[in-house]
Amino acid sequence: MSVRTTAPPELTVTGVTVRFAGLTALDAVSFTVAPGTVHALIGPNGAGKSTCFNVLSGLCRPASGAVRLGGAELTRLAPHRIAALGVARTFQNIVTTRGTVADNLMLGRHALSRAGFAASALRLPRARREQRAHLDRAREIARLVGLEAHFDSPVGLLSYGDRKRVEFARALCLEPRVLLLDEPVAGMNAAERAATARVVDTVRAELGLSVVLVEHDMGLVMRIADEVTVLDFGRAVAHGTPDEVRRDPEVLRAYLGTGAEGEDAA
Ligand SMILES: Nc1ncnc2c1ncn2[C@@H]1O[C@H](COP(=O)(O)OP(=O)(O)OP(=O)(O)O)[C@@H](O)[C@H]1O
Repeated sequence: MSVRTTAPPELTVTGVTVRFAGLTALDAVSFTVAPGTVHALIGPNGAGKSTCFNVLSGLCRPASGAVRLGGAELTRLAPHRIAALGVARTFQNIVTTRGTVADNLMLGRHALSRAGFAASALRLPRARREQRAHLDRAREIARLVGLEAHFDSPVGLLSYGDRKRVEFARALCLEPRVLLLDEPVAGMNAAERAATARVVDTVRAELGLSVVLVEHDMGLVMRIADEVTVLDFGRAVAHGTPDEVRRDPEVLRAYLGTGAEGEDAA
C-alpha cells in the first residue's frame, strides 16, 4: 500500500508568469512551501490565486517560470502526472453528489491501484486483497477528516460541511505529499469552519504533508498558516508569517486600496 512516511520535498515556484490575451494574471510569482508547513495564498478578488493553483495542479501552463517538487519538475506536466508525483488538490465548488462516501474515496484510490482493470473484473485474489487494503486506507482517511460515521452513507444526504470534507478526503486518498486546498471553508458556518481547521491540523500532523491554501477567511488563514504569500494584480507583494503580513503596508494597500480607508480588509 502506498503510504508515504518521509517528509515531503520543498515545493518551489520560481518566476511564474501567466497571460490571458492582454492580461497578466501572474507576473513572475515566486514562493517556497517549506516541507510540512501550511502556506496560504491570499489577495483580493482577481489577484491570481486560482490561476496560481491551476498552474500548480497542471490545469494552466505558464508562459514562463518553473514549479518544482524537490528534484521533480512539475511545470507543464499533465494534471494526472502532477497528482502521481504527489500534488493533489481540492476544488472550491463541490462536484461530488453521487455514490457513498466510500465510493468517492475509492475513486481517489483508483489512481494508486496496481492490480489493473482485468484482474479486478475477474476478482482475482491479488486484486481482492488490494481492494481490501484500499478500502481500509479509505476508511482510515475518513476517520482522519471526521467522516467515519458516514463512510457508507450516500454523499447526497450529507450536510454541506461534510460534503466539503468528502472532497478533502478524496484528495487525501491520492496519498499526496502536498495538498492544495481551494477555499476549504467557503460557505461553511462557524462550527464547520472550526472543524475544518482542526482537520487541517490533524492531517498535517498525522500524514506529515505540506498544505497550500487559498482562502478568503482571514480568521482561518491567521490561525492555521505558517507562511503567507500575498498576491495583488498578479504580483507577489508580500511574504511572511501571518503576523508579519498583517502589519505589512503593501498588504494593507492591496486590500484597502489607496484612499479607501474604512473598507473591509477581508
Ligand atoms: N481563463 C481565463 N481567461 C481570461 N482571463 C482569466 C482567466 N482566468 C482568470 N482570468 C483573469 O486573471 C485574473 C486572475 O484571476 P484569478 O481567478 O486567478 O484570481 P483570484 O485571486 O483567484 O480571484 P478570486 O478571489 O475572485 O477567486 C483575473 O483578472 C481574471 O479575470
